[in-house]
Amino acid sequence: MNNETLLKVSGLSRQFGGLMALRGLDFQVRRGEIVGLIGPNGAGKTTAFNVITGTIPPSAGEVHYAGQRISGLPPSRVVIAGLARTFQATSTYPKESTADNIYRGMLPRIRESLVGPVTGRYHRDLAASDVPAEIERILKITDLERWARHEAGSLPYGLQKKLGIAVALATKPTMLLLDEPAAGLNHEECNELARLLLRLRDDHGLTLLLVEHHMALVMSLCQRIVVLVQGEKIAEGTPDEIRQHPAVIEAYLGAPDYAHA
Ligand SMILES: Nc1ncnc2c1ncn2[C@@H]1O[C@H](COP(=O)(O)OP(=O)(O)OP(=O)(O)O)[C@@H](O)[C@H]1O
Repeated sequence: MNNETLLKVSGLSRQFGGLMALRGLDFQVRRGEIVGLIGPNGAGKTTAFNVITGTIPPSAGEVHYAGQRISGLPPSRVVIAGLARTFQATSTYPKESTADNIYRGMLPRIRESLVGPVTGRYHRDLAASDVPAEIERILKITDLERWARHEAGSLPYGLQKKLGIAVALATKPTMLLLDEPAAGLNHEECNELARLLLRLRDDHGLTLLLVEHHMALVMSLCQRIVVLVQGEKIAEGTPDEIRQHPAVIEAYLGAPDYAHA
């Protein structure tokens, strides 16, 4: 990890009618960090992801990525800037194979792709002849090689979630936003996920921002944690600082998975 700020979220707010889902959120993620974004249900975590990735516009505030202002850009441009995300629910094409789903994630990178006009907007770093090797590379990173030809919808749930990560990786991001990657996973799948995320950071240089309710995972993986309650940041710090933070303890009082983390 170095000290370069990769993601800078400044005064980010989002209103839905009368509800302030995010209120002036400020935080930064440095290159090479794994940062957790936690908070009780309805705290605004997914809204924060949606605004950062351009799925919905902010009501106020800005997001900068690698020095570039990305707030206001559509999701396709945010991905090109290097920021990819995964979704809470599995979001792959169930009738297509694992490899074809990965290929879809890769499409905007392919030079002289027949899909859409060549506008020069994309970083077309892949020649069509290099696509099979790139799919193999992603399958290998995510340990999905033996599932390459299986229909995505036929994979066990844990592998479908992993495929969601593989599709995001196919865009060649420098940062990955993961929305509840451990939800629905059993103990062994969860350990495997933790190993994958550490490999992504250590061997592939990725920076990770993680929304997750699985506190043991968050506490063991993240260098820093940002805590949201009702749209507002109530604390930020190392796992040890967060565990002992009075406002966090109060917000989570009675939440059994936090108490046992
Ligand atoms: N499109 C929307 N329209 C209206 N209200 C919304 C919309 N999206 C989110 N909200 C509201 O904003 C608040 C924050 O929701 P959000 O999904 O961001 O929370 P969260 O922290 O991700 O919760 P969870 O942990 O349950 O996923 C909630 O009160 C939610 O009902």
